[in-house]
Amino acid sequence: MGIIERIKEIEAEMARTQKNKATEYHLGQLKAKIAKLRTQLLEPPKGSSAGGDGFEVTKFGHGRVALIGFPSVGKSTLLTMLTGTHSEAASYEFTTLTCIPGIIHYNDTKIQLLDLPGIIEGASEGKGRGRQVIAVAKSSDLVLMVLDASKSEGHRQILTRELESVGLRLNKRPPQIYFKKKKTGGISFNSTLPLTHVDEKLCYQILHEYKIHNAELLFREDATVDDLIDVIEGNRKYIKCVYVYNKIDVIGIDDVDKLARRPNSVVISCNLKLNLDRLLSKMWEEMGLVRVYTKPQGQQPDFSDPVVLSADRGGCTVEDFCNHIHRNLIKDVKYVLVWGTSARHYPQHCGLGHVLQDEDVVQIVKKKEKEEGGRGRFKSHSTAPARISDRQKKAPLKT
Ligand SMILES: Nc1nc2c(ncn2[C@@H]2O[C@H](COP(=O)(O)OP(=O)(O)OP(=O)(O)O)[C@@H](O)[C@H]2O)c(=O)[nH]1
Ligand SMILES: [K+]
Ligand SMILES: [Mg+2]
Repeated sequence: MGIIERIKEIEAEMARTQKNKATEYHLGQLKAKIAKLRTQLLEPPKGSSAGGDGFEVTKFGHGRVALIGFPSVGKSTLLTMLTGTHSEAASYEFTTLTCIPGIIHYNDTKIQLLDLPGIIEGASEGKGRGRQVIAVAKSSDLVLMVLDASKSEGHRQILTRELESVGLRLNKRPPQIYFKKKKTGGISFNSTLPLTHVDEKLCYQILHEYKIHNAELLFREDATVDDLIDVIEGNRKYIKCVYVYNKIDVIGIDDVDKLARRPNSVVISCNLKLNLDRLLSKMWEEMGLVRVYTKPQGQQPDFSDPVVLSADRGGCTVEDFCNHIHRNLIKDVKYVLVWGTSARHYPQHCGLGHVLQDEDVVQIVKKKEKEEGGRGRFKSHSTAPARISDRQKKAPLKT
């Protein structure tokens, strides 16, 4: 029997089993069995090269966003509108057969947007080009799940399930469970709060299913069996997702209103060019990019050329900023001066661990410069960069 058939069989058994206290352990075990099989399914078949069919697009820019959705929801139309790169759009399904990259220029950053073939139910098991599409989704910093506003809400659930079954977790943070395999000593089980979804016996059983007999397990939140399995599997990818309801030109205003109020959702119409600005600003918000401007001593910063940092990709500390400029810079840095929302006062002297925020201005003071600079340095530093005025003065200063 193939892996997919075995998953189906276990799913059928789970569906037959009544959920109650007595069956809880058994159901937990079945969930772990499915998770193990799904992980097996993700391993590339022997002899095949990963990617290699036009899907491997080189990463470019400060972040990557993938368009995921059913066929003909308007993904290609949207790519063309937002990036100017033409991607064939038509009324028939599966118009797009490969991955087509475009670039969005936004807030002086470049964001790579990827158009992809439509996916359907069963994609995660290899239907259509589902597996390749999902692999691209996994490599991105944000998923835009494009939905047809006039179609059933079920599509969103189907797609979420497809993505979840290959280890993607949308708009979730990793479970607060500390888990470490050990060589000896049995299982140590602890929690910092009362647990309502799992108990010690259930956790032992799940670990047993994974043939883990020595480990440290500490629950820092009231997690579920699924959370525990995610932590043990260790290969989950936590990605933000914005739900984009396209084609609102064909539905009534009341329905538009309902969709627009859903969490993490933006309603648009490519045909009428409606709300695309809102989509871009939402995308920007969710990506959490941090633009930092370098101010040479005695000069204004170049506000068109930021260093772009991200908490998810490499971090946002002064140290990350320095490493971004040059690998060897860090050893010469004495401290930095910071203007902007992360600073308590302008300019603030900050060390390497200081966390920068979007639109901060940074001046690096090098070790030898200080020796040469003497008294003069405060005078030149105190000239605040011109652009600080508007947005940053409005932003609340941290105390
Ligand atoms: N009414 C309406 N139609 C739209 C809108 N956006 C796109 N369409 C139409 O929807 C159809 C499908 O658009 P595509 O951009 O090819 O959709 P896709 O998601 O890329 O489709 P596949 O590549 O086949 O998965 C086309 O006929 C578009 O003209 C919109 O905002 N309103
Ligand atoms: K299409
Ligand atoms: Mg398309």
